[in-house]
Amino acid sequence: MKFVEYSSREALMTGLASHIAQELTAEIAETGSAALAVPGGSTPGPIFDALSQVDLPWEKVSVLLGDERWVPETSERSNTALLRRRLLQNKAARATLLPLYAPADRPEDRLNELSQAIENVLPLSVCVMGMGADMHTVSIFPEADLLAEAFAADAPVLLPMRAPGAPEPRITLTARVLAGSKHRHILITGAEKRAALERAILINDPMKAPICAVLSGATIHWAD
Ligand SMILES: O=C(O)[C@H](O)[C@@H](O)[C@H](O)[C@H](O)COP(=O)(O)O
Repeated sequence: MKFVEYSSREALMTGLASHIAQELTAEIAETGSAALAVPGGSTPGPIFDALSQVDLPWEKVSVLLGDERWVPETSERSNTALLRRRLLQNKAARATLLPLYAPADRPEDRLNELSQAIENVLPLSVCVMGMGADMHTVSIFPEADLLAEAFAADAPVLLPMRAPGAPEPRITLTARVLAGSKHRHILITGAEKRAALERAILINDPMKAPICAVLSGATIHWAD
C-alpha cells in the first residue's frame, strides 16, 4: 500500500487523472484494450472532467462503475448519469460504458445480464475506488446484508447490496474483482476520511472496515 499526499485537491484530481491515463495507455499498448472502473459519489467529478480531455485510444476502453445506486439515470442519485455527464464526454465519449443499472424494480432482476458484460473485460486494468467515513468502499458497507458474500474468494462479479447507511438498494463489484485489478487507486479527501483510513488499517478486518479488502497493493491518493 502506498500513500500519496497532494498539496491541494486540485493537484490530487489532475495527478490521479494523469496516473489513470498513463496506465490505460500502457495497458492498451500491451494488450490492445483496457477496462477502467471508477467510483460514484461527490468526489471524483473533477477527475472525470480532466480524463475526458485526455487524448488516448478511448475506443479501446471499457468504462464501468464500481457500484451504483439502484435508481434510473433520471435520478439525481444516479452515478451513471454522473459518468455520462462528466467522463463520457469530449475525447472519452468514444469509450464503451458497461452499465451497472438497467430498468427493473430490484438489482436481482438484471444482475446476470449486467454481470456477463463485465465478465468479458475482467481482470480490470485500472480500478479507482472511493471510501466513506464509515470505511465502506463501492457499495460494500459495514452491516450490509451480503457483506460476507462480497469478500468470498468465489464471489460473483456483481452483488446486490442493502445496508442501513444506504438510502436505496445498491449493486456492487465484489472484493475479488476490485482486488484483481492490475492497478488500484483509492481516492479520499479531508481529515475525516484520512482518520477513517488510519482506523481501518488498525482494525484490519474487512467485515468491520470493508476498505481493508482492497488496500493491499493499492495507491491511496489524499488531499485535505
Ligand atoms: O455510490 C457511491 O456513493 C460511491 O460509489 C461510494 O462508494 C463512494 O465512493 C463513497 O461513498 C464516497 O463518496 P463521496 O465521494 O461522495 O464522499
